[in-house]
Amino acid sequence: MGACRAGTLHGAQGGGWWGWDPACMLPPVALPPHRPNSSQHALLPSEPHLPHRDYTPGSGLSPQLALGVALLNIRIPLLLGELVDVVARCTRGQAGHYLRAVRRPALRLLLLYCLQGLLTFGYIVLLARVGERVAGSMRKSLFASLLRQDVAFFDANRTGQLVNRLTTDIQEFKSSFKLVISQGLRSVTQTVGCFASLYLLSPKLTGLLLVVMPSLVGAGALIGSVLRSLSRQAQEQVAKATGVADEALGNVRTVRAFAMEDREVALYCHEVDRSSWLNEKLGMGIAVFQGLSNVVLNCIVLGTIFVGGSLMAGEELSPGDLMSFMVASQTVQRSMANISVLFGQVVRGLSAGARVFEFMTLEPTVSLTGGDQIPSHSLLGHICFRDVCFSYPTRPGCPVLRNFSLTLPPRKTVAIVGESGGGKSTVAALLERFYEPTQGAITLDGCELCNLDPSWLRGQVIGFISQEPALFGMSILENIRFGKPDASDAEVYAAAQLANADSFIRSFPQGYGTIVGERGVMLSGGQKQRVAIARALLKNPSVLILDEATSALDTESEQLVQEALERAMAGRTVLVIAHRLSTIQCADLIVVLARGCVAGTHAELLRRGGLYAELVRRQATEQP
Ligand SMILES: Nc1ncnc2c1ncn2[C@@H]1O[C@H](COP(=O)(O)OP(=O)(O)OP(=O)(O)O)[C@@H](O)[C@H]1O
Repeated sequence: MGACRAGTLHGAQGGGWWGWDPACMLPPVALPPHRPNSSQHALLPSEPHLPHRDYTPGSGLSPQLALGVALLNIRIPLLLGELVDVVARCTRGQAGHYLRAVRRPALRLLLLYCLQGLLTFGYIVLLARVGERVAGSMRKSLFASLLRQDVAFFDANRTGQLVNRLTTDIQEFKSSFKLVISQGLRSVTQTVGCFASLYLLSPKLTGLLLVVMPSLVGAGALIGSVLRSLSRQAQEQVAKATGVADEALGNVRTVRAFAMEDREVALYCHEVDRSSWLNEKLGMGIAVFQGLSNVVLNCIVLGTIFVGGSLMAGEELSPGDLMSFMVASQTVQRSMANISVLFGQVVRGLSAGARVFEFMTLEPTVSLTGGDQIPSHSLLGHICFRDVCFSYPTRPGCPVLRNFSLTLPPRKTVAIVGESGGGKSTVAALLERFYEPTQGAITLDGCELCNLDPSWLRGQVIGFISQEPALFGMSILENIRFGKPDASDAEVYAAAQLANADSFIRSFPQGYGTIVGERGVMLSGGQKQRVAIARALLKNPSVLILDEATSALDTESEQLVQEALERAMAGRTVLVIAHRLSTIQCADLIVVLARGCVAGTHAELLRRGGLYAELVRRQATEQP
C-alpha cells in the first residue's frame, strides 16, 4: 500500500507512475468494535457450514480484461500516429476532404478509447470482487483455524499479533494479489509490446531511449522505494498512536483510578505529533519527486522531439510516427516503473501470505471434535488423576505437577487448596483438556480423557465457573444461552433462577434483553458471576469446576453467589479451587497441594496440622 500512498497520478491509460492503481485503493479492513447484536448473533452457528462462495461468475475474466487493456495500450499509439499523418496530409492542401479523411481513423481511435475504458472498468470491478472474496475466505479460514488451536498456542502468541494476521497481513496479501493481476500482467505486456512498436517505428530513436530510460526509471524506483519506506513508517506511527488511544480507552477505569488522564493525553499527543512529522516529511518527498519527474518526463519529450525532428527532416520519420513514438515511449516508462514497484509489493505480499498460511494450516494437538468415544450410559462423574506429570508447553523445563494422583468420587465435592502458584488451576485446566498431561492419565468413569470427544466433554459434561467470568457484549439471555444455543427461553429462566440471577435480571428495564456491555462491564461482579453460573448450569453438566468462583466478591455478593453455587453443586461431581477456606469446609474431601498432596476432610486436616492448618490459622487472623 505504500506504493499507493507515494504514487502520483500520471497518464490516463488505466495506470500511472510508481504503481498507483485505482484497483489497489480499497479501504483498509477494520475489525468491528462490538460483537454482532442479537439478531446477527443468531446466525453465527450456521455460518461456518456455509459453502464458501467462490469467485463471482465471470470474476476469473479479470486477467484477460487486464491483458486486453494492455494490448489496446500498445495499439492506440500507432493509431494515433496514423491519425496525425492523415491530419498532416489534409492541412497540406486537402482541407476540403478533411472531415472525410479524418473520420475513419478518428472514429476507430474513439472506439478503442471507449473499449479501453470499458475493459478498465470491467477488470477493476471484477478484480475488486475477486480480491474481496479471496481476502474474505482467507479471513474466515484463518479465524476458524485460530479458534481451533490449543490453549497453549494462545499462551505463546499475543492476541494483537493474531489480530494483525487477520487484518494487516491479509490486506497486504490481497493488495499484492490484485496488483500482480492489474499491473503486473498489463505492465509486462505493455513494455514488451510497446518496445516492439518503438523499434518498428524508429530503431535509432529506440536505441537512444534504451540508453536513457532504464537509468531514469531506476533512479525513480529508488526514490519511490525511499518514499514507500517513509510511508510505511508513517503508517506504523499512526498505528502506534492508535494503539496508545486504544489501550487508554480500553482501560479507562484504571486510568481514572490512577488520575492518569493527562499523562495518557500527553503520550497520545507525542505519538500523533511524530506521525504528523513523518507525514509532512513524506509530503515533502512526494512534492520533490513529482516536481523532478515532471521535469524529467518533459525533457524526454523534448529530447524525442529534438532527435525525432531531425529524423523527420531526413524523411526517416513521419509526424505520425513521431507522435506514436512519443505516446508509446510514455507507456513504456509507466510500465517499467510499475514493474519495479510491483517487485517490492510482491515480496511483501508473499511474506504476508506466508504468515497467514502458517496459521491457517496449523493443526492443533487436541482437536475440537473427534475422539473415539462418547459413553452411551449415563455418566457417574467419577474422575481419577493417575500419576499425572505436567509442565506448560511454553515452559517445558518447569514441572507444575509431579506424579499427581487424585480421585473425585461421583457426585462428591473435592476442594483443592494450597499456596499461590502450586498448580490448583492447572489441575482444572487438565480436566477441561485445555492441555495434555506430559505423563500419567486422567479418566472419567474409567475412560481416558484423551479417548473422549473433546467437544462432548466440554460442551455437555463439564461446567466451568471461574473467578473472573468472561461475558460477551450481548444480551443476558444470549450470554446464558452461549453454551447451549438451542435452549428454550424457559430453560434459560430456570437456569437463572437456580443461579440466583432471575430476580436481578428482571429488575432491569430490558430484563433478559439487557445488553451487558463489553466483557459484561455493565454488571456488578456478583451479577456477572451469577449469569456465568446460569450459563454453566444450562447445559446441566455432570462435572462442575469452580475456580475461586467467589474470591473476588464482597460478603453480600459472595453469600448470594455461594447460595447459587451450593444449589448448582447438588448431585454433581464438583472440583472446587478455593482461596477462602471458609467456603470449602463442608467439602467431602480437601486436597492440599504443595510439593506432593495431602487429602482429608476439614477436621482431619486440622487435626493433622501442616500447611492446611497453617492456612486456616492465617486466614482466621486476617479476618476482621
Ligand atoms: N499458561 C501458562 N503458561 C506457563 N506457565 C503457567 C501458565 N499458567 C500457569 N503457569 C505457571 O504454572 C504454575 C501453577 O499455576 P496455577 O495457576 O495452576 O497455580 P494456582 O495454584 O492456581 O495459583 P493461584 O492460587 O495463585 O491462582 C505457576 O508457576 C504459574 O506461573
